Amino acid sequence: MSSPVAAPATVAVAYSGGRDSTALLHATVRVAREQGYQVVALHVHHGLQPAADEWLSHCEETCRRWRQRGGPITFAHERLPLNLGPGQSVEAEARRARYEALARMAKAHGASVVMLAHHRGDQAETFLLQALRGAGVAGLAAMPREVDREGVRWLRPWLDRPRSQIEAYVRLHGLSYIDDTSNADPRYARNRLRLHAWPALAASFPQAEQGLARAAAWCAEAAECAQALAALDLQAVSGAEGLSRSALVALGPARARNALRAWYRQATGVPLPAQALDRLWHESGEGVSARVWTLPAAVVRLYRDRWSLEPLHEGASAAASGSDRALEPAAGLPMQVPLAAQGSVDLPQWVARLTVSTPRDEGDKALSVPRELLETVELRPRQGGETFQLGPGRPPRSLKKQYQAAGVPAWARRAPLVYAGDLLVFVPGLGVDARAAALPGPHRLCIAWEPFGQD
Ligand SMILES: Nc1ncnc2c1ncn2[C@@H]1O[C@H](COP(=O)(O)OP(=O)(O)OP(=O)(O)O)[C@@H](O)[C@H]1O
Repeated sequence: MSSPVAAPATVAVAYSGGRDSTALLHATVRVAREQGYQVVALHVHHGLQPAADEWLSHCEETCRRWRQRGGPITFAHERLPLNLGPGQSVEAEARRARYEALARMAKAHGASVVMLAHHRGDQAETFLLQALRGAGVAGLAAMPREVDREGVRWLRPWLDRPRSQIEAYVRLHGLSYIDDTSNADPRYARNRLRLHAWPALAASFPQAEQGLARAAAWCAEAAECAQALAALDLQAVSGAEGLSRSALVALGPARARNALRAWYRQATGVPLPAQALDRLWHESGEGVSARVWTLPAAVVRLYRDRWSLEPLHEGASAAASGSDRALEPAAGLPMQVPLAAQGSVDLPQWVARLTVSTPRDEGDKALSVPRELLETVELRPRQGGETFQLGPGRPPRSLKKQYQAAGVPAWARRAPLVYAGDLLVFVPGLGVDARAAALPGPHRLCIAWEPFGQD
C-alpha cells in the first residue's frame, strides 16, 4: 500500500509587478524549485491607475512564463473597488484593503505565510517619514520583519538588504518589471522623500540607509520595553475602581504617560492621540476630583483619584477599563430624591448631576413635566423591557431601540432612569418621555442630565 503523498507547502509572495517584488518572487521560485514547495504570487488590482489592467496582464504573463519553464508557481489576483469614506486617505485605505485582500487570497490558496518585498531602503524611508510626523518609538520602529495579522504570517525577508543588492539581482537575471508612474507623484510624502530629499541625504551621508534602518531596529526594542514596563505599572496601579492617579503620578511623567497610553490602547484597540494624552495629563492635576473626557475612542472619567475608561464602540475590550464598578447601575439604586424641592442631585457614581429648571421658552415647555410629578422621584437601574416615547404622536418603542437610534453609547446607558411612581419620566441621553410631558399641570419643570466637567 502506498502512503499518501503530503501536498507540498505553499508560500505566498505579494507581487505588485514592481522591481522589488519581481525580484523577491523570482528568488522565491528558484528556492522553491530546489526545495520542493509551491509559490503563489498574489496581485491586487486597485484600479487606481489607468495602467492597472496592463499591470495585471504583465504579472499574470510573467508567472505563466516562469511556470512553463518549470517554476512551481501559480498566480492569483483580486480586483478591489476603492470605497473611500469622508476624510479617508487614498493611500491608507488602499493599503488597508490590499492587506485584507492578500490575506484572503493567501488563505484561499493554503498559504499561511505571505512575503513582502520591503528592503532596507524602504525601512529607512519609513523611519524618516515617521520621524517627520513626530512619531514615538512605536512608529519609529517602522516595519516589523515578521508579524501575525489577519490570520497569516507576514514576512519581510529582505528588510536588512540594501536597495542596491536588489537592483543588482534584477540586472543579473534580466528581470522585467513595471515602473509605476505614480511613484513620481509629489502629492505623496514618500515620493517627495524618495525623489528629492533622499538623493541629497545619501550624497552627504552615504551610510544613511544603514544608520536609519538600525535606528528603527533600536526603536522596535525600545517600544517592546515600554510595553512591558506599562504592563507592570498598570498592574501595580490598578484597583477595583480604576487606575489610581496618585500612584501613577508617583511613577513620574514618562512612566505614567506610557502606562496611560497602553491602558487606552488595550481597552480601545487604537492609539491614544498625543494631544488627547496631553489633555488627560494636564487637566487632571491635583485638586481635580471629578472630570469626564470624551476622547476619540473612549470616555475617560476621573473620580476621587481614580481613572476609569469606557470604550465608545461595542466590542472593544473591557478588560482594561480599569473595572468600572463605581459606574455599575446597581450602585446606590434605587434612590428616592425630592427633585422638585432640591433643584439638583449630585450623582458622583456617574460623575454627573440631575437638575431641574423652569422652562425658558415654548420649546422647553413642550419638553417639561408638571412639578408635582417631581416632588419625589425614584432613580432606578435599567431592568430591560422598558419603553420610551421620544415625542408627541410617536409610538413608544423599546428603550434599547431608542438608545440605538439616538446613538447613546453603551456606558451612558448605565445611567439611572427617573421614575415618578411607575411612570418613566426621564432617561439620561434621551430626555423626557413624551407621555410624562403630555400630563397637564400649570407649574412645569425641565429636567437635565449634566456630566461633571464634560467638554
Ligand atoms: N498591488 C499589489 N499587489 C500585491 N502586492 C503588492 C501590491 N502593492 C504592493 N505590494 C506588496 O507590498 C510591498 C511594498 O509595496 P510598495 O508599494 O512599497 O511597492 P511597489 O512600489 O508597488 O513595488 P515593489 O516593492 O515591487 O517595487 C511590495 O514589495 C509588494 O510585496
